[in-house]
Parts: sequence; structure tokens; C-alpha cells
Amino acid sequence: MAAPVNIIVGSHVWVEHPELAWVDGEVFKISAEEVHVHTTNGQTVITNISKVFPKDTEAPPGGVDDMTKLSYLHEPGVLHNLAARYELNEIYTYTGNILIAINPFQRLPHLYDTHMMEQYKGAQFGELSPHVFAIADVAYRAMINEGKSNSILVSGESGAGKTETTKMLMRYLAYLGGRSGVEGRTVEQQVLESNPVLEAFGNAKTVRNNNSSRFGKFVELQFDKNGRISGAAVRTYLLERSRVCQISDPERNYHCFYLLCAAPPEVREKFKLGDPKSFHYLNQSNCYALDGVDDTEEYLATRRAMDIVGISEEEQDAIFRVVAAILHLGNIEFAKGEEADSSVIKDEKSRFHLNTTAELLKCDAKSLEDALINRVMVTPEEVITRTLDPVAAVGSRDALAKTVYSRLFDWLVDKINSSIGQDPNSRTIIGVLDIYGFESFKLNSFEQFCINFTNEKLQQHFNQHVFKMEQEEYTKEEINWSYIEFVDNQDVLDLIEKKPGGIIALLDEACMFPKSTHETFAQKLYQTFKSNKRFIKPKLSRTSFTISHYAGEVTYLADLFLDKNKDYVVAEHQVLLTASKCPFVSGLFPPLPEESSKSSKFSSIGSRFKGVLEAIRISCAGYPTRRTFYEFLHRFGVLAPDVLDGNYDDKVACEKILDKMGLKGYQIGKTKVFLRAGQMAELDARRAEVLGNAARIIQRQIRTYIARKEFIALRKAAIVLQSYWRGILACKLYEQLRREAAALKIQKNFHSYTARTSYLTARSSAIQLQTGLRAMVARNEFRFRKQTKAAIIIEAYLRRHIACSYYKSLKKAAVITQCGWRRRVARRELRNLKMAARETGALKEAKDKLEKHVEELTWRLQFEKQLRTNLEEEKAQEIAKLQDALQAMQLQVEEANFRILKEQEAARKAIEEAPPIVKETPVIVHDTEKIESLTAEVDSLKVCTLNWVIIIVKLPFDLQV
Ligand SMILES: Nc1ncnc2c1ncn2[C@@H]1O[C@H](COP(=O)(O)OP(=O)(O)OP(=O)(O)O)[C@@H](O)[C@H]1O
Repeated sequence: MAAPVNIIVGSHVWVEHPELAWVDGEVFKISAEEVHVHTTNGQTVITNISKVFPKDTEAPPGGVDDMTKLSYLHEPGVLHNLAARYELNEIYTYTGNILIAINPFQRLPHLYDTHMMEQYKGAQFGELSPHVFAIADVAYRAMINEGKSNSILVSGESGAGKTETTKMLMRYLAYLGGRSGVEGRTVEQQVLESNPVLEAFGNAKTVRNNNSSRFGKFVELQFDKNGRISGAAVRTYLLERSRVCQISDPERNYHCFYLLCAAPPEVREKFKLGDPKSFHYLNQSNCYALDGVDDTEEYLATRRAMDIVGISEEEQDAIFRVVAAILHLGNIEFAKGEEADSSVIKDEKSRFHLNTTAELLKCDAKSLEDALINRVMVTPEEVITRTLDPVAAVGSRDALAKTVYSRLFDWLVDKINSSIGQDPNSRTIIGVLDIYGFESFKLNSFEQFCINFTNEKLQQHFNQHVFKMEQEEYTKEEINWSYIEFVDNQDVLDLIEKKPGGIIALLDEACMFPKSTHETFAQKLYQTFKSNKRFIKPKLSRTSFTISHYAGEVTYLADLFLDKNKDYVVAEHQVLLTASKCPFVSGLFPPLPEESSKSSKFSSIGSRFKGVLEAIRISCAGYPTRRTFYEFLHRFGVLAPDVLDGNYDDKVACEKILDKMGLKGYQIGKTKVFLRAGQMAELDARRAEVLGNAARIIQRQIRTYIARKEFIALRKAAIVLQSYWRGILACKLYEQLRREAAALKIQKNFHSYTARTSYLTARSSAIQLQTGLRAMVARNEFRFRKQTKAAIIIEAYLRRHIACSYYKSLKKAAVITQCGWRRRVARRELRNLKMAARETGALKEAKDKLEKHVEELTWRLQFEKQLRTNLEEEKAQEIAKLQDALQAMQLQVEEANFRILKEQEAARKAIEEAPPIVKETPVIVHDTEKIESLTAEVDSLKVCTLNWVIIIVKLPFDLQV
């Protein structure tokens, strides 16, 4: 809540709610005791109020589409809601089943296009966003379903958009019940095409609206039994006749006057017209032209529209001749005559206008003059001719102008209606009443009085419908009904229309007394209604009076009431124009039947005003819908077929159906069912649902059949298509597989190439290694062989040495053996010689010799022993040396083995590190075998060496042996 503000000044202030005020589009809270409201210079000043933010008004930010959804239904809340929606270009809002339309002052074509019409066609009320089409749709459906006529009331202040709304309603109704009309034009087209004509003669610029309709309009669309438009009629009410003679600044007179003044020169010349400023009926205001409107163009457009409506060239000529005549008529001025209370044509200028008027109306100029300045009074005894003073003559002139203009307007409306065509056999109509809403201005005159009286009547009609008649019906039907308090405006209506004694009756009375003035009329009112609650006499005024209407108090100026009320044709005027040589003009004033001219020549607008509202029916509250039991069962029996089948009384059956539908708050009367607002729609919706379901079942079966047929055909087609596509897919798949295989092959070859390359690299490395190793092994072997060769040489030498030694030993042994043998032989000879020495000394000598020889042999043995010992020592040394050499060779072999193992290890590692795809090649196996064979070879060599060693070692033993 914002801080309180002291003074708020606004031009649009609503303070009807006790706590809230709406000031220029904002909501304010009023502190009840201190609030002070007064108006200065057209602005309202409110003190001690505090601003309320929109959220406090309970409406969601975007507003609600139905005002009944607002938590608090008060003016600020309602206006705030409308403003919030208006911000979003949502110009329509519901209040229950009433539509509020706000003038967007811009074209919103998307709101009214054919797509929109399609959407609203047959849609449930309230289902879609609020729209003028929804209202027309409800009226049309109700007419079709119930076979009854319906009316739509379009009400609002001037410029609110009534005429536009009416056009939209008609367009939508024509869309629903369209028929091709005369010469291929639809009725709606014809009605709309007639609009420029009606607007040219019935519309004028006002303060609020540049194209304000100055007449009430009831468009009646007639429908045949099939719900097609079969005819249409435009009924007009209350053309604002006073505007013909009197306009206030900055308003304009009816458009047609300005169009004619802007017509092509030859036309203007023909009608002796000039600048609109030169005509009294137009120059009372300073406004002559409208922004963005070219009157010359409009003149031509009106002529074209007249062509379309079927107004002939001669008729068009006559129409504009009459319009020109009215302008000239307004320029006739009067001066005082020689006799008392008499007048004469003021000057030559006025006479020119008088003559021109007579010329244009094709009547006698003298008769026209007489009709303007004289009055004929018919008394039972005689006929008296009375002169009129200049003021009365002006009144007579203006009365003539108004009469001619209003007759002309009525003629145009009739012409339009006959051009559209009526259907006398039409059973139902939808009427659209476009009428001004309640008006309250600073200065209110007879027009506002009539408009407000109409609205008072509408309100009463509403009251009657909603409350009075309802209550009567409920009582008659003996249903429970708690009486609703309502503001009954019957007393206001009594004040206005009661006969005798009401304001209109007093006004008519005053109009009939020639001496009456507005002052005497006002005094009469003050006197008659001094104790009436609805009538207030303003303190300082002598001619104004205030009526407390249902919508508020309005003060009227009685000054022009008498003049504006007089709607009779002055007999002189009637005679004058009936005698016109122009058939069109005389046709506007057909001679009156003898009786009527005698009995009453006076009719007042006020009294005629009461026929206007009969065609209007407004949707009501309470139990707005009622149906006789038969109607109800006939319509809603489908909702509960079991109830219809059962043997129930109509009343019970209705009750059962309603209960089955779960409706609450309805009432069952003696002969009728009474439904709450919206319940009928709900039942209709359920009925539509049931019928819809039934229709759906039928549709389903048919659709199943059609769908099955279509399916089979489709399946066949699909199979053909599938096989074709599968063929294409298989080809594609094959192509893909082929590509994959090719890719694999390429990969394989590539891998094999890379593997081969790496293998070759590995192999060449292995070969290099092997070569190196083999070279090394060969070198080793070579070295070994060299060593072996050397060993063999050594061995050979050793063997030779051994053989030599053996030979020597054998020789020695042979020598020894020989020596031994010889010793034995010598001994034997010695013995023989001894024997012979004994026998002879010679033997002794031989003995000595032999002894000597033995001694020598013994020495030689000793020497041989010494030699063998030396030889053995040498041999032991040699063996030790050889063993050392053998050990060294063994070490070398081990070393070679160790190196081979290392090479093997390195080769194995290299192979392992090579890529996995490299298969183990038998090369290594060969190498290993080779190595193993080499190892075996080495081992055999070792064995050989050992054998050899063993041989060597054995030799001494042999030798020993
Ligand atoms: N729905 C709408 N869309 C666009 N413009 C609109 C709409 N309603 C009204 N207007 C505009 O407002 C102007 C006045 O509207 P309209 O003539 O229908 O008002 P009205 O209530 O009939 O006034 P009056 O009672 O003075 O004849 C129109 O000329 C048009 O420019």
C-alpha cells in the first residue's frame, strides 16, 4: 500500500464504491470519514485517499475474461480488469452472458477474419475468449434449437463502437446463415453496402465521434426454416431532427450537406450551392471539414452506394435537390411585418433563397412564403388565417426543414429495405439493436431525455424479466424462490411516461397550447412533481429539472423541449409539398387520410419513443431458462435413455435426468423445469457430448471401414514400396559390406605391409646379429680349430715324441732284452767257459770280460732308469701344461656359451618387442638348433678333448705297463 496522498485530480473519477475510487485509470483507497469530493472546472478533486496497487484489486495481472470471476465486483476492480485486458489488446470481456467491448481505436483485423469465425462457429459459450462472434453464435444457435427469434442489444455512449460492433455481428450472422442474395450479393453485403447511404444522411460529426450515428438502428435479419438468411430490414428510430437546424461548435450537421457543397461544380451550379459557410444551417459551427475525409470523394462514393442500393438517377437527383432546398430554406430570414405579430421576407437575399427553395422543391414560391409566415386555424365555425411573428416564422421554417429531412431519411430507409428484400414468410429473426446508452453531459437536452428514457425502459424490461416476471412465474409454478431485492425503476418511468400526468404527457399538452413556453412547461413540472422522489428542482434554475435515473441524476434544460418534441407536420407544409410538381417530393408527403387530418394532427416524439423497445429481449438471471416437461424430455431424454424407458411421470423423469446430470439449484414447477443460469448450457453441452459420442460411434465404424480399405490398399502399396526399398537398401548394404571388406583388405595389406616391413627390419637385424654371432662363432671355431690344429700339431709332435720315446724305450727294452738275453747267453758261455777255463785259463779271461760287460749293462740300466725318471717328470709337466690349456679352452667354451645365451636372450627380446602380428618365425628355431648343435659340437669336442686327455693320460700307464 502506498503512502496516503492528499489530493488527486482526475477527469475520470468513479467513487461509487464506499472504499475505492478509480481516478484516471488508477485505483485509490478512500478513508471513509475524511474523503472529500468536489468538481472544479471539469476536474474532480478527491482528498485523503491513498493509492492502491493493482494487486490489491484481486485481479490477476492480465485480467480475467469474465468479470464474474473477480473476487470483488466493484467499479475500480471492474475498470482495472478492463484496463489490464485492454493493455493486451483484449477488447472483449464477459460479465456473465453480457459482453463488454472496448473501442480499440485501431484496426484489429485478426480479430474478425474468417479463421476467427470458423473457430467460434458452434463453440460453447465461454469456451473461447470473449468475442462478439460468441454472442452472435449463441443467438443463432438458440434460434435454431428453440425456433424462437432473438435480439442482441448493442448499447453504449457515443463513439463507444456500437456501429462497428453491429457490423461485426451482422457479418458473423451472415457467415452462419449466408445465402447468395440478389444478383450474387449476400444480404449482409447489401446491408453493409447500404451503410454509406445511411451514414451520409444519418451520421454527423460530434464531439466524441467524427462519424456518429444520429439515429437508433434495429437491423432485423430474417431466417427461413433451414436457418438461412431470407431477408433483412433496417428499422431506424429517433433521427436527431434538431441537428438539421441547430448545431453546436465544433460539431457538424449531417454529412450529406457538406458532401453536396463539395460536389462537382456542375452539380453545385445546378443547385445554386456554394461555400458551406454561406448557409445558416452549417455556419453555426466553425467545423466544416473532417480530418482525413475528402467530401468530394465521399459525395461520389455515396452516389455509387445509391446506385448499388437501386436508387435511380432521377431519384438521386431529387434527393440532392431536396438537400439543397433545405440549405436554401435555412437562409430565409424574416423581418417584422406591418401588422402586429406578422412577418415578411427580410430582404432580396432571403427572397432569392425562398425562390430557390421553391424551385428546387418544385412548388409555388408564394405558397411557400405563405406556409412559412401564416397559420391556418380550423375551428368548427370557420377557418382563420393567423400571421406569425418573425421568431415564429423562423420556427415554422425550421420545422419545415426538419420535416422534409426526416421524411427524406425515412424514404431512404424504406428504399434500402425494399432493395434488400423482405421475407414475409420468415419464422424467426435475429435483431440487432444499436442504440445509445445512458447519457449525462454538462448540458442535457431533449435528446438526452429521450435516450435516457429508452435506457430506463431497457432497465425496466431487464428488471421485469429478471425479477418481476420471474417471480410471478415462480409463484405460479410453486417453486421455492427467495425474493431478490432490486432497484425498481417503475417510479422513474411513471414520472416520465405516465398518462395522464407524466413529463411526456405534460410536454405534449404544452406543445398543443400555442401560448406555452419552456418556462410555463418547467413551472408546470415543478408544480406537478414537487413531492416526487425522482424529480428535483435545481435551486437557482427556472427552466431546468433533474431526474434521478437508475444510473444517476441528470439535469435537463427544458428550453428546447417544446420545439424538439413537436413532430407534427404543419398542415400548410403538408399541403404545400403534396402539391409539389416533383413526384419525389410529393411522394414524401402523401395526402393524409381525411379522418387523421381532422382528428389529430399532432404526434410527439416523446410518445412515439415508447414503441422502440418491444423487439428487445435480454438474457436474464435467477432461473433464466425454463422448459415444459415435454420440451425438456424431448430435448434431454437422450441424456438418460433408461429414464425414458422407465414408466415415470414426466415430472419425475425430468427430475431424474437432472439428478443424473448432477445439477444443483434447479427447481421443478407444476408444468416446467426451472434452470439456473448456465445449467441449460451445461445440459446442452452434455447432450452435445452424448450425441457427439453416438455420432462418433457411427463415424468410427465408417472410418474403420474406410480406414481398413485404405489400410489394405496402403499395405499393398507399402509392400511394393518396401520390397523396392529393401532392394535398394540391400544394394546399399552390399555396397557397404563390399566397401568394408575392401577396407579390411586394405587394412590387412597395410598391416601385413607394416608387419612385413617391421619383420624384415627385425629379420635383417636378426640376420645381422646372427651374422655377427656366426662370424663370432666361426671366428671362435676358427680360433678353436686353429688351436685344435695347433694342439694336433702339438699332439703330433707329442705323439711323435711319445712314439720316439716309445721306440726308444722299445729299442732300449730290446737292447735291455738283448742285453739280458746276451747276458744269459754270456752267462751260459761264461759258465761254459768257466767250465772251459777251469779247463783252461782262457775261460778266466772270458769271465773277466763278461764281468766287465755286466758292469757296463748295469750302468746302462742305471742310466736308463735315470732317463725314464726324467722323462716321467717331463711328461707330468707336459700333462699339467695340457690340463691348463684344456681348462683355458673350457673357460673359452663356457664364455662362448654364455655369449650365445646372451645373444639368444637379446634375439628373443627383439622378437618379443616386435609388433604382435609378427609371427614367430622358425628362423629363431633354426638359430637355436644351430646354437644347440654348436653347443653339442662343443660338448663333443669337450668329450673328444676328454677322450684325448684320457688317451694322453693313459699313455704313461701303457708306458708303465
Ligand atoms: N472493434 C473496433 N475495431 C476498430 N475500430 C473501432 C472498433 N470499434 C470502434 N472503432 C472505431 O471507433 C469509431 C467510432 O465507433 P462507432 O461509430 O461504431 O461508435 P458508435 O458507438 O456507433 O458511436 P455513435 O453512437 O456516436 O454512432 C469508429 O469509427 C472506429 O474508428
